[in-house]
Amino acid sequence: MPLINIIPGEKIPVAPMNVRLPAWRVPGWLLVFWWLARGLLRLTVLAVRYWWLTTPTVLALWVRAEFGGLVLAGVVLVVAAGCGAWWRWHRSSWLRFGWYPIVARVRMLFVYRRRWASVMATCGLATSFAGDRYVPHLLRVRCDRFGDELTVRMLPGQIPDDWGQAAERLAYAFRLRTGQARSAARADRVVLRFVRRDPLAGVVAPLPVPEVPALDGLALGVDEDGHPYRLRLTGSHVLIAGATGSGKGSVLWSLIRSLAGGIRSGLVEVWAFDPKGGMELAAGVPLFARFAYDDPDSMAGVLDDAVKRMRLRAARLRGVTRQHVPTVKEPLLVLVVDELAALTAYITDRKVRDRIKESLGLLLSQGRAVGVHVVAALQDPRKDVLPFRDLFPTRIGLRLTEPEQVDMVLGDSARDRGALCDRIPESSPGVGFVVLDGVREPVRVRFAYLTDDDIHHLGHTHRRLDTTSDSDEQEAAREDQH
Ligand SMILES: Nc1ncnc2c1ncn2[C@@H]1O[C@H](COP(=O)(O)OP(=O)(O)OP(=O)(O)O)[C@@H](O)[C@H]1O
Repeated sequence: MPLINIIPGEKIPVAPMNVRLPAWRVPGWLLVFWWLARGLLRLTVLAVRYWWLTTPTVLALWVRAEFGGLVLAGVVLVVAAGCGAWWRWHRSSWLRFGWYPIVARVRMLFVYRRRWASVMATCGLATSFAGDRYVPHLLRVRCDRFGDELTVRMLPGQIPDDWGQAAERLAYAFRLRTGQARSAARADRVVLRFVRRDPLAGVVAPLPVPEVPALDGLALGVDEDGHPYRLRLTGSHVLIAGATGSGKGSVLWSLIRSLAGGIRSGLVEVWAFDPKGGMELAAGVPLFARFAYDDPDSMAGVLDDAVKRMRLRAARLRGVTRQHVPTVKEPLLVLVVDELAALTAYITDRKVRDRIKESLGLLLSQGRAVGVHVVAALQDPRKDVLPFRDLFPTRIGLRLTEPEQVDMVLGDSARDRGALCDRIPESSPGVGFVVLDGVREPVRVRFAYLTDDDIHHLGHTHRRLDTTSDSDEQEAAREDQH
């Protein structure tokens, strides 16, 4: 018998009442039976969930067992021929109802489900509560030619912006490059879009010129679904920002082209300002009613004229209508400015600069309802131009050099909502994000590209027909001056 007993640990105080629990002895066969039953249930659930995989497998095994391998090969051939015939006969329905649903299921299983929990944890979208881990639930995957769309049930406390911030990280985690998040119809869900192949990789040829410009939807390029992208000019001004070589010219020219039918018929007047010496816009001179490019003073004068016309028109329309409808006598006036900062920031003469700023402010704040619109390109989104930003209901961000510039130009949180202008590669000029006032999600677009020849040709075919007789308004403005 030992002399001293050393017992590690703390002494358990003696309780006033001691209860002895009965010890259950579970027999081994019951445990095995329990495990087997549980495993079987899980297998059944999996077999039902992945019916699209298990049903053909079971059928194939049954055909082989009943009729032999040759019959099975024949059945496979018939099914393959049926799919081939469907593809040839009606490709779009085959892709929509046959091919992409299969691709979506395979990708859901082998790409997304396989890594879901770990990716959620590493991207900071999983959480733990009271010792348990919670992961957002992947509900559905849809595939199309260019990407995958995932519908996810968020965890309580998450909002679509959280997913927007993580979207790019998620895309890379699933071995893709671009990701965007947008809100879904139901408040507890978010839709993620990952791009597998850039639908906007190819150059977009100039779009057809309509006889009468559709001011509610000018076709300027294509969106990610391959549909023509239509921009509403009625009631709006357009700001286009992009680094040098990002394709600002292609947006301006696509817009002028979409208006060309109206320019020829006299429904639209374009006044062009090219403060960088006329390099960008000079090729389209026959299309413009006014073209100012040389000294700041003359540009300020043309802007003053625009303000005068706007005021006369406003006085005439006051109490008659709330939205101007363009006519040949009173055409839509579109002021196209190639470099806004050159008008508002770089001019050294302070008086002229202030005059220009004042006119621009008036045109931007009062022009929309009376059919006077400003379309301005901007290379350098600096503070000097910022006061004007909010007066542009339509903002287009092409490639920008720094992430901070995105929100500076497009508005707060635009980058979190998916406008990754700083990630647009230099090899994709003309690609940009369109942000509209009151619309949450930016739209990614590639604008049509007009070569110099296209512009010359446009100037030739759609030049202003009657350049000698001025509109009634011009005459009135002149009388007003005298
Ligand atoms: N929509 C487009 N599609 C394809 N290529 C384009 C497109 N837009 C522009 N490019 C190409 O990119 C080049 C630069 O375009 P552009 O001069 O319009 O850019 P920018 O933003 O106006 O530059 P800068 O500020 O220097 O004038 C063009 O010469 C053309 O080759």
